[in-house]
Amino acid sequence: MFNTIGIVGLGLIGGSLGLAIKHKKLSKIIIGYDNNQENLDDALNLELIDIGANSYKSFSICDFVIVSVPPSQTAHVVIKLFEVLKENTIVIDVASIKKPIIDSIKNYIPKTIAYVPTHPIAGTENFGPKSAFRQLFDDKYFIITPINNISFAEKKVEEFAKTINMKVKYMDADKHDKVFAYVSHLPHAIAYSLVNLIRQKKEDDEAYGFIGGGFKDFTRIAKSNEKMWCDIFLLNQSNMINAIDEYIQNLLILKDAIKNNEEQELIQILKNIRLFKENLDV
Ligand SMILES: NC(=O)C1=CN([C@@H]2O[C@H](COP(=O)(O)OP(=O)(O)OC[C@H]3O[C@@H](n4cnc5c(N)ncnc54)[C@H](O)[C@@H]3O)[C@@H](O)[C@H]2O)C=CC1
Ligand SMILES: O=C(O)C(=O)Cc1ccc(O)cc1
Repeated sequence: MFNTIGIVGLGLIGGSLGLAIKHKKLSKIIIGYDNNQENLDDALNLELIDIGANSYKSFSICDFVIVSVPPSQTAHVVIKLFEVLKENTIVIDVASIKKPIIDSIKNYIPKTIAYVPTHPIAGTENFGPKSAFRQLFDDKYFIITPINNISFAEKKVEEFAKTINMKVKYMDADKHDKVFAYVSHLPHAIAYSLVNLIRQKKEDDEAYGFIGGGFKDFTRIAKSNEKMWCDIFLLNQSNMINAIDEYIQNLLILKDAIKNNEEQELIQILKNIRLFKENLDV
């Protein structure tokens, strides 16, 4: 599908893409770069990529480049790549937040290069090259938030995603950021804050360490990379504030029903939620 694929940022997503690309033989060669030398060495040793680069110049031979660095670094890296890439190269980023990154990039896109913003809805709480695995993307959604029309480059990216077993959806970037504030960013904020509450409790009383499966299920994502989540929360600031406010309102409804001993109301609220969750395919 491509002659030379480049990957900048060789952690969970970049590294897993490297493995998936190799498995599907989507490129003759994969060049990788990471500004953390240990991560670059790990990526080479784990064979996530074929060749390690020591500057962006090495990417000038690529026809497809993936930027998989933390969200706050993404626009900077994409713009740097624009300076060295050859004509007709397609660049994608995979950051979890889209609109602010697109806004930082859109005025720098050369006429001869295609930039396609994307978000694979596939991940785990782990990070770094050692956490990469080839099956990460299987049967997961791959969202494309095109800058303008869906043209040749978007179609090529769609084909790429489908080849690594992903289900492609197109979405407006603003809409993406709003929706993901609720379904991904808020759950991470809630998991972090709940674990923090238990941390505070446990400081005074060891009994708060005897924790069951519900807490474990609910808080796995509180082990996620703080740098990445700090970037996402701040870049999606206004949507996050709305989502947190609405969540607090929902929690207060439960609090009031509990406080006022409203047994029937409480059962009805919980039942409605259970029925919705049972029909929700996740
Ligand atoms: N972790 C997840 O579950 C998902 C993450 N994403 C997005 O994928 C991107 C990468 O995330 P992960 O792979 O999870 O992070 P990660 O922390 O596992 O990997 C990021 C890599 O980028 C490198 N890096 C940082 N700044 C760099 C720079 N300026 N130049 C070159 N390399 C640089 C780091 O050294 C690290 O190896 C993020 O934008 C994130 O929003 C998207 C979907 C899921
Ligand atoms: O670990 C999990 O369950 C996740 O939710 C991973 C995840 C993190 C960030 C994304 O943008 C997409 C997926």
